[in-house]
This record gives sequence, structure tokens and C-alpha cells, in this order.
Amino acid sequence: MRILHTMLRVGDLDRAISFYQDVLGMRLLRRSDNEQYQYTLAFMGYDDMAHSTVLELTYNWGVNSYDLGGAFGHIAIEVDNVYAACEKIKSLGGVISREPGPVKGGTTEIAFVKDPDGYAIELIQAKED
Ligand SMILES: C[C@@H](O)C(=O)SC[C@H](NC(=O)CC[C@H](N)C(=O)O)C(=O)NCC(=O)O
Ligand code: NI
Repeated sequence: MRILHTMLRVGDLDRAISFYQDVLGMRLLRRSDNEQYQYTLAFMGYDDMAHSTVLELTYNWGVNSYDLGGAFGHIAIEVDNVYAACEKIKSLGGVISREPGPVKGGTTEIAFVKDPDGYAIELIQAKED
């Protein structure tokens, strides 16, 4: 077994696709409309779905915002250099919600980014070999 995807409901699909593509460097892997149940899916990721866990962005037609509640935590993405990643994300208009630095009580270098719908994305700096 393996984790296939995490599904996020988004209020504006093109806005979300642009963020994950242009700011976080993912590729749009598949997009599909469901006319009967009036929703569209967009699968985003860094490798094809057969080999990597991806994001499933779900747009319910006409639903432009959600109450994210307090339970959802974050999705984590590994980066080579969290400081450089944050500078690039800021230059592309992304919102850094937690500046890069060691995790509280630890040494792993992390940062947090908010996506356009307000979901938290954690950037974790890869450990040097
Ligand atoms: C492709 C696969 O990964 C899916 O997740 S599709 C499953 C399907 N999704 C939706 O209906 C999304 C729209 C829905 N209104 C929502 O916001 O979740 C699903 O959940 N189907 C339910 C079923 O019983 O088949
Ligand atoms: Ni799904």
C-alpha cells in the first residue's frame, strides 16, 4: 500500500493551480470535470502519480470559500534550502506565515507558507548527507 494523495477543497481552482505550479514548482498532472456531480479535480505533484504522492485539488462548482476549521495541520514539502525557498516564494507573491529557522526545540530548518485558500504548507530543509 502507499499514500496516493491528499485532497484539498479549494475556492478557485485556477488560483490554486497557479500557486502550486508557479510558487511551489509542482506540475498539473491531471484535470477532470465531473458534470453529474458538478466538481473538478486537479492533481498536482512533483512526479507522476504512479511514483509519488500528490495533491488532489477539488473545486465544487460555485463554492468559493470554506471554513477550514482548526483541525487540519499542514502538508510538508522537502526543499534543499528553506531560506532560499522562502525568498523565492516571497518574490513570487507567496505568503510566508512562519519565517525560516530551526524548529522550536530542535535543529531541523523549517518554514510555513499559506496557500491561496489558507492551507498551511510546511517547508522542511533536506538533511545534508
Ligand atoms: C478521484 C478520487 O481521488 C476522488 O477523490 S473522487 C471521489 C469523489 N469526490 C467528490 O465527490 C468531490 C466533490 C465532493 N462534493 C466533495 O467536496 O468531496 C467522492 O468523494 N465521491 C463520493 C462517493 O461516494 O463516490
Ligand atoms: Ni481522492
